[in-house]
Amino acid sequence: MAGSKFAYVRNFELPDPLLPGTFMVFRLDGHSFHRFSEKHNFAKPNDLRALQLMDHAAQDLMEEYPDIVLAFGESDEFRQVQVIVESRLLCGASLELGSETVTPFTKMPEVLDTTEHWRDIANHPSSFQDPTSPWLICKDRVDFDLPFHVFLLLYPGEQQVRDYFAWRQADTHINNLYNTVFWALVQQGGETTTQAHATLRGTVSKDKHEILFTRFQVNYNQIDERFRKGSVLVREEITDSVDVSLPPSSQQGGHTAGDAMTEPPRTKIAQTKRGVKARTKAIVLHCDIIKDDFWNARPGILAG
Ligand SMILES: Nc1nc2c(ncn2[C@@H]2O[C@H](COP(=O)(O)OP(=O)(O)OP(=O)(O)O)[C@@H](O)[C@H]2O)c(=O)[nH]1
Ligand SMILES: [Mg+2]
Repeated sequence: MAGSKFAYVRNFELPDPLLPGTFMVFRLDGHSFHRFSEKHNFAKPNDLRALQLMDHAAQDLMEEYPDIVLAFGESDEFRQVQVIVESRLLCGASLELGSETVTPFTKMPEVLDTTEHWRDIANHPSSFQDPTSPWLICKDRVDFDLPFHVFLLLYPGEQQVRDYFAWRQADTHINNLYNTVFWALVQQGGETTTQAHATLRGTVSKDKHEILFTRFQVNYNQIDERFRKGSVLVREEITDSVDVSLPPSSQQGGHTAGDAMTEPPRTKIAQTKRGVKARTKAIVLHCDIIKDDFWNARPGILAG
């Protein structure tokens, strides 16, 4: 076979390595999410439960993949950075990695059904009132039918990564401001969607703030930061004063069902030189990542 006249086609199997020392960004974006949100009657412009669900899935993902150092989510998308210290991955392998990464998102119903996150959200009274609620559907394990686009991007330096996330957060702000005014015009102002688009045509940010304030008594700057800034996930170390000289069963055993609610099952545990138990946990923030403060407070976040 090797010497056959067909063997030349193997020359097309070129290696396509991911560059070592680069930042790998996974971009996950719900496919045709507008249909999904219509079908399941999502609150407009922002469905809090949907956003919480995305945060939980991203958190689970960060617990599972320690290489992910930062994630940013808004609407139907999440972007996550992994630092590639050394890479021998070929294109096929990286794509495979991409689909592995998307798994927790595509398996949201199971994620919710099997962890305390489901209970958190299900405890929200409105979860059970609406028979078309996606969370109710999740719980019954009806086909969730929510595919994601997965993109893989490589950035050579920290500045590009910072700019990339700044771009996403600026976009979150622009979209959310537009959507907030748009749905206020429709839901409270009685305009049709066509009229609302026409009202907003040619307006700048200041005009939109003004419409919200004068017509609907809404101060945009007081709207939940989650909606204005998106979700930022970072890893944070939590240190307990548990003595590591205790046998493992004494340290981790004895948890009650109640403990499981407060301690995520996949939290990374490491022993420090100080003899205390150090854990890292992915936490969700709704803060500015465009200005320097976020980065100054976390020096080395992109160092892996
Ligand atoms: N009502 C409501 N809709 C949402 C919410 N989050 C996302 N969406 C919808 O999801 C869409 C996400 O934008 P896109 O990713 O550009 O649209 P898409 O339909 O997923 O299209 P593709 O990504 O190109 O497949 C928004 O335009 C909204 O229609 C939400 O919290 N509430
Ligand atoms: Mg989408």
